[in-house]
Amino acid sequence: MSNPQQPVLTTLNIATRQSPLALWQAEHIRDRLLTLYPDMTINLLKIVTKGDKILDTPLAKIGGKGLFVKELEQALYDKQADIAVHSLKDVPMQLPEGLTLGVYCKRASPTDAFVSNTYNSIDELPQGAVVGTSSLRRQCQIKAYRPDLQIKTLRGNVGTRLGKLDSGEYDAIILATSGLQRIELDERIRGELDIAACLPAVGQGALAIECREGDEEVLKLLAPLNDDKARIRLIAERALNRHLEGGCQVPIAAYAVLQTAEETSVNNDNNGDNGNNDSGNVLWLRGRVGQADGSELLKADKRATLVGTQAEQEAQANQLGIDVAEMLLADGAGDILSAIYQPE
Ligand SMILES: NCc1[nH]cc(CCC(=O)O)c1CC(=O)O
Repeated sequence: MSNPQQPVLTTLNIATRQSPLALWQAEHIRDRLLTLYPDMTINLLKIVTKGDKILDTPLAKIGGKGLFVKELEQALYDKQADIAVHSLKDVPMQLPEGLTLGVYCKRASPTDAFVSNTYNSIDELPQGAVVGTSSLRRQCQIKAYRPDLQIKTLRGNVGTRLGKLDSGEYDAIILATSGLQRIELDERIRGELDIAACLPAVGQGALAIECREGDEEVLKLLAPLNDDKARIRLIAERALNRHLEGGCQVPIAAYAVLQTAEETSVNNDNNGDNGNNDSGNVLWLRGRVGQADGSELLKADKRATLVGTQAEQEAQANQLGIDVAEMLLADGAGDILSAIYQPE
């Protein structure tokens, strides 16, 4: 309940991780808010998360969801912070009680980037070359495409990973295009993986802002940063992942685009948002689940024509995510995923 006697918000505290990418993201949101509200005081509360501390273990093995967000969420509960800025990709599908994603920002590039000091693309890699990634999603799709390649674990923040490439431990590494672009390391990108060859992670390339549910003052303040079209696409992808009971460290890929009716007949791979407000009414969602060794890669996709208000279209997007997840489950995704969750 907002109390008319209360002063309007003059200070906002943003919880963020401390990696250069996380700081860029938090500063980006701070700067956008300052453009809208020049008189506001906005502080960054820098927090170290469990995922930042455990650097020697593949994430899928550490277990537990929300490794990169839990401590930030605690700061929201404690009211040390009013909002937390996240890469949506790192945000668990089920939010803890009392917290909400108040904003889905307009999406940057969703693709994965091929980074190497020697080769220009996966196709150029010699037989048996070593590729660095700890993402099971990247691993299963790369192995399905090129079974001869060796996948070697690669953890740490983006700078650490590039350092390991430069020290010669890998022939190439795979990173999110958007992450490299944000911290101005895009000159390291030798090429972007084709979306159809390596379908992105749920939410890849999008920033999201988490805040307390019912914190109307903060929600109102944030509203201009929200992108309705991105929101519809991201809700579909997250619903797919949620229905598969996946987190962000699983071999699940999902990518949704809004198309015009004409585009649906030619099946083209655009950047996902045709930018036209009236006609992008068909939501196309693709999903994949794979075995880490690439021996099996399940694929499913479906389109839905969205109608009605934004809230109604979001509900339809959510249902599309569930439908595509059901298609994957019918093909055996449940067995693949439960094997991943089994401790060794
Ligand atoms: N897993 C860590 C992480 N979380 C978000 C990004 C990149 C930015 C994004 O996807 O929005 C990255 C790095 C990467 O995957 O290369």
